Amino acid sequence: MKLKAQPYDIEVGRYEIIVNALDADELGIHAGDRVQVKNRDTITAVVETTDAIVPQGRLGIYREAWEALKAVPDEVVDVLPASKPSSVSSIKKKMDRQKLTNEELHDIIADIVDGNLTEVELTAFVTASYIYGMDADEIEWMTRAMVKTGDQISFDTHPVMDHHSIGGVPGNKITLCVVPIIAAAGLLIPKTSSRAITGAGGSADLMEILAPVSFSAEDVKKMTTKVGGCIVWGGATNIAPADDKIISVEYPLSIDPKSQLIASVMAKKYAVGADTMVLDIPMGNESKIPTIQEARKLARDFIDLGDRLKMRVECAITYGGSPIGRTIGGGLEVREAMAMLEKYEGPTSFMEKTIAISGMMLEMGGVSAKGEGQKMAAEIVKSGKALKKFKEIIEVQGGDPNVTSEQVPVGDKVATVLSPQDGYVLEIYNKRLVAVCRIAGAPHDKGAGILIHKKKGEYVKKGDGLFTIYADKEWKLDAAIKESLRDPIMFVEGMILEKVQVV
Ligand SMILES: O=P(O)(O)OC[C@H]1O[C@H](OP(=O)(O)O)[C@H](O)[C@@H]1O
Ligand SMILES: Nc1ccnc(=O)[nH]1
Repeated sequence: MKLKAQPYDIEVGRYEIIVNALDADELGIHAGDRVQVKNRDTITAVVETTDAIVPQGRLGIYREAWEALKAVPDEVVDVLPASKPSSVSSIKKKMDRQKLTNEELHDIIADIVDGNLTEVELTAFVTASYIYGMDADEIEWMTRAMVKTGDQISFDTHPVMDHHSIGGVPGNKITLCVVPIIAAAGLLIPKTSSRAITGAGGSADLMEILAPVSFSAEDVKKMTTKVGGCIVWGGATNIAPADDKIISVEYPLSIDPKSQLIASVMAKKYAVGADTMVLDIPMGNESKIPTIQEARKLARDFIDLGDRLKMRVECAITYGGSPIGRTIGGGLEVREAMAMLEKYEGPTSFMEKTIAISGMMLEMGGVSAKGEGQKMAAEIVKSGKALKKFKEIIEVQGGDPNVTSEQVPVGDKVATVLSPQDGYVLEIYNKRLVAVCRIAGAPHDKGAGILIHKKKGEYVKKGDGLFTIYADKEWKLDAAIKESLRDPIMFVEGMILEKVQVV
């Protein structure tokens, strides 16, 4: 069918066109189908249909497709129905609970990277993986495909260290301290992080408050060679580029299927040439891994995949039942992390975890004797070497190395929620805490988050502050307060959670 081209200068992340419903009927196509669009070039594009926006006889063409066709307004193009990519059948195969082959997984990942799948198809893949899982072969193939479809770097010096958390525990800002500790010990650590997935701020979101985090793979290599380490956003590097696209559909659903989680982490590590890593598995109620049995199983899965990729992996199963430290979200977390490097002080949960994981890495990296790693890590912080290294990392990434923890901005709209009675804090609900932070603006608004005044087991008096919500915008603060009152974040002994009464 011949239609007149009309540009829609909107970026949609894939080749996409919009066609009037009457023309779509005649072509026998529906929204989500594919068509071939031909002028001097030919592309395959995803179809959107409309009753009104595009009149009959015309073809709306979004930015990416417009640029690929080098089209001019009103030129006549040929539109023909086309079949869906074969990876859509492979996704259906996973929905039918079947094992995928190496080639099928490679094609799915390549189509994700090239923008050949619609959001519905990508979501179906992630959801099917969430429900039915993948075996060790599938996870290895998917990891390798994620590596192959992006850039890779390697270093001349070894070991190349890495650390990663599977996430799922609020306030887990330890990366900001672990990386400088390891680099200050003379080891290489090219750290790529993702942004928040199920939480209120991923390490990439936090580091971005201090310095840019979007770099090419080559930049990651240069910066690491120069100062020993960096903390960058994996999504910008073209390192495992499928990862961020997969995360884009996981984030709204707040899910992180185990197969994708393992591949997401390991592909990023493998692609930067890391050969020695410690994986943090926060375990506990309301975290990604609720039981010790599941945590051990996941640890084995990571170690096995490490073996297949010839990487040395050790796992730390950590307590994820309550937030790490007292801050959740953006600037608040950065302040807590920097204060630890500046003064070697902070909440025990945060200090101990940072030092323990750093200690494991120093021992694995061969710069500390067995059993001495933690002492060495603490020494590196106390002596100011970790802070100095962190400033070098901030500087090499283009941030201001002179910034201090107190200068890091936090939201100026604040509200403190008070305890309704005397008693001990018996529970902090991680998911509600994250939900309130997100409503307050995190991770987008860097000043948004929560400062916890009383943690699990601490005694409060009626009227004492339980936690303070920070926001950059008044209306977001109001919404966050409402949410925190509707569905309490903390449970103080003797509190009534809900009254169910006959009226
Ligand atoms: O949002 P949730 O799912 O909690 O976790 C995601 C976070 O966990 C990992 O942390 P790190 O980079 O190892 O510090 C990721 O990179 C990301 O920053
Ligand atoms: N799915 C993921 C969880 C944690 N970190 C990641 O990079 N990816």
